[in-house]
Amino acid sequence: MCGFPPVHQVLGVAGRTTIAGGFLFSETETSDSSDPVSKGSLRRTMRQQRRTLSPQHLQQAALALSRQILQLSHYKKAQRIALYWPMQGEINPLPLMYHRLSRHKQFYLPVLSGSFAQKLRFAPFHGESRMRPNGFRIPEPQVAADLLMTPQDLDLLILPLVAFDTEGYRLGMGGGFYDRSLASISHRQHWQHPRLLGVGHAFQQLDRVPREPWDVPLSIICTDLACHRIMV
Ligand SMILES: Nc1nc2c(c(=O)[nH]1)N(C=O)[C@@H](CNc1ccc(C(=O)N[C@@H](CCC(=O)O)C(=O)O)cc1)CN2
Ligand SMILES: Nc1ncnc2c1ncn2[C@@H]1O[C@H](COP(=O)(O)OP(=O)(O)OP(=O)(O)O)[C@@H](O)[C@H]1O
Repeated sequence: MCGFPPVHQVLGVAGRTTIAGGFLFSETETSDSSDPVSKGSLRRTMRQQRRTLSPQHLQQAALALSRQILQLSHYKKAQRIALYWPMQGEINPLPLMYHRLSRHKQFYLPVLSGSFAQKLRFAPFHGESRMRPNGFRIPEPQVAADLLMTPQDLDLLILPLVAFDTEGYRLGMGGGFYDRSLASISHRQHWQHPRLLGVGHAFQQLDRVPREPWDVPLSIICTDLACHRIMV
């Protein structure tokens, strides 16, 4: 496993939750749709808040998130599902892999190494995968190039959120990786593959996230408290 904590440690066990979130933002930070300074400061504030969550809170939130997602028909139907390796207080989606409903599903993690034009590819991932750090020091599976999937190959793509709103707009880490990777399929009508499920802590919900022309809206958002289907 190349010095990374084993998956069961990343997963952790249920603990007592001590923080519920609830964070205030000024009008200018939430309503300005194009000012990059505003978007940047919003991202910093939300990331900072996320980093303060205790390990116990993160464990509890991870299990609560799994319970929400396991009820979704899109999850039950999906065979090929992309997760992500959580970092810096991101809500942890990995416990999903160990539920009995997931027994016949194939999971993937995003990889930057070996991807093209700053677009994500997705590598098969299981508890025994050999891992290596990417340029952001996020562990990714080390697999042959011919095993890498594009987003279109997947049924469900679970994305980490820095912030989100109930219309399906999201703020990510700011690399544009997910938006670039989805750009070529976002214009399609009757878009079925992959479904986009954004996940985050409940406190990451804002009234309105700044929007950009390239943003690809999510179809569902789940937090530790609830799932929201986005109406289009
Ligand atoms: N867990 C996880 N994996 C993911 C993403 C993510 O948001 N979360 N990504 C979603 O796109 C992609 C990676 N995108 C990323 C973009 C920026 C940074 C980041 O930490 N930037 C630091 C600078 C780090 C450095 O240069 O060393 C920063 O902005 O402070 C990390 C990942 C693919 N994998
Ligand atoms: N479809 C695209 N084509 C070209 N560049 C893009 C595209 N989507 C995003 N980008 C670039 O990525 C940069 C970051 O985009 P944005 O601020 O929306 O990131 P983000 O959605 O928070 O990050 P991520 O998608 O990695 O979670 C933008 O400045 C833009 O230049």
